[in-house]
Amino acid sequence: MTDTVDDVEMPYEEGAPQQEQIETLQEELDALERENEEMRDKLLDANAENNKYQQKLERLSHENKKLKQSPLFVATVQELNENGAIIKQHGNNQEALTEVTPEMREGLEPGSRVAVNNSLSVVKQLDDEADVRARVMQVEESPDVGYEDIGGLDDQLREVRETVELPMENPDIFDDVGIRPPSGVLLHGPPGTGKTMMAKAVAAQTDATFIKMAGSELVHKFIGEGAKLVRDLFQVARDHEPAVVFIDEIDAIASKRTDSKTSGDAEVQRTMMQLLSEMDGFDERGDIRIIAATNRFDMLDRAILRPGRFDRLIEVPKPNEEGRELIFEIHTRNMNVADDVDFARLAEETNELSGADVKAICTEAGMYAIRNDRTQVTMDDFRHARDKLQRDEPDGEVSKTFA
Ligand SMILES: Nc1ncnc2c1ncn2[C@@H]1O[C@H](COP(=O)(O)OP(=O)(O)OP(=O)(O)O)[C@@H](O)[C@H]1O
Repeated sequence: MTDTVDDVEMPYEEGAPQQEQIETLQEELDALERENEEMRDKLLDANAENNKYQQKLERLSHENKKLKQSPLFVATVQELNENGAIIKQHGNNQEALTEVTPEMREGLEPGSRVAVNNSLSVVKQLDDEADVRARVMQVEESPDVGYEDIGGLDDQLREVRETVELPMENPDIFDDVGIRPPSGVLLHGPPGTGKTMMAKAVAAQTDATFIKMAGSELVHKFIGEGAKLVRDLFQVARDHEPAVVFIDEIDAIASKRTDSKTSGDAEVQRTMMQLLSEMDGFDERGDIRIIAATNRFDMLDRAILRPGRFDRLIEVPKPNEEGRELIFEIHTRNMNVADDVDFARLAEETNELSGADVKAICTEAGMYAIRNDRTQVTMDDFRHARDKLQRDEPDGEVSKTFA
């Protein structure tokens, strides 16, 4: 394609004087250089543009691949033989023989939990079921919290006791009157206000096992796992009767239905359905009471608030001034507090703070005393602690960091 020098047509007339030839050639050369410069700029621009599109393409292909990836199901290996592995899917209990790669096979044994794809090929090995359960469930025989440890929630406590404690301690009274005790209690209110404490205290009072599960932990990536954990939760409760089942952050599995149809949402729905069906079988459940908690009451799906489910709603607000004073007193019971400490004043000066914030202030005040080589905690220490916590969390949500 490139022209050889011989092919190039000269821009001057044959026989023109040499000086004229040189000048014409020079002009031509300048023009070509300018053109070359322009072309190079254009090329650079085009390259940059190309790069941009290339990156966009990569991003989109990645997204596309992610979207196309089918959801994974959870299964348990039943048997390993020369043909592969026999697995049983959770949820539908279907058994299947599937091939496994030699590398994958190494870590597998009967009982291993695995994630399989749509065509039932083993994609990865999962943590042990017991490990998942331990992570998700906290089981405490008679927790060490009493009603006297809770400040400023008298009305709420009365209601919790009436709905949870009374049916456990005196079930006949409900038979005599001819009413069913409320099945589930839902505590709702801002974080760090004592919802978990109340559930623990009522379990302790009734000598029941406290079984806590966090809704957010139930929302797993694997199909069937959330629902199975809910079933397990109620099985553990049956094994430990009497028991108080406490489901924290219930909004994670019981939010209003969204319009999106992603597999994640469908899995959350399945988990919630399992919870509802466990709750609907409440009559046969004996001595198990259910308490749930949420900071996002507005988000809840109304289905869980139908009669026979969480039909007792108890609002647990931030404490008022009197409540804060009581909470200061509770959390300083074992502290060496100087005479100048005035809890009523501190309560006045800690508007809008939660019980968990008040507790954090007490601990931090103790740290001030230690840093200053003192064993007694003074009013100044408390004020310093309050200022520090409010500085660190200017929106007032101190509890997240310090509780
Ligand atoms: N009313 C209260 N009386 C005494 N202590 C409280 C009170 N509220 C909160 N606390 C202190 O704060 C800590 C955290 O409270 P708790 O876990 O019960 O809050 P919660 O409402 O369940 O919060 P979250 O919604 O964040 O789970 C408690 O262990 C306790 O020390």
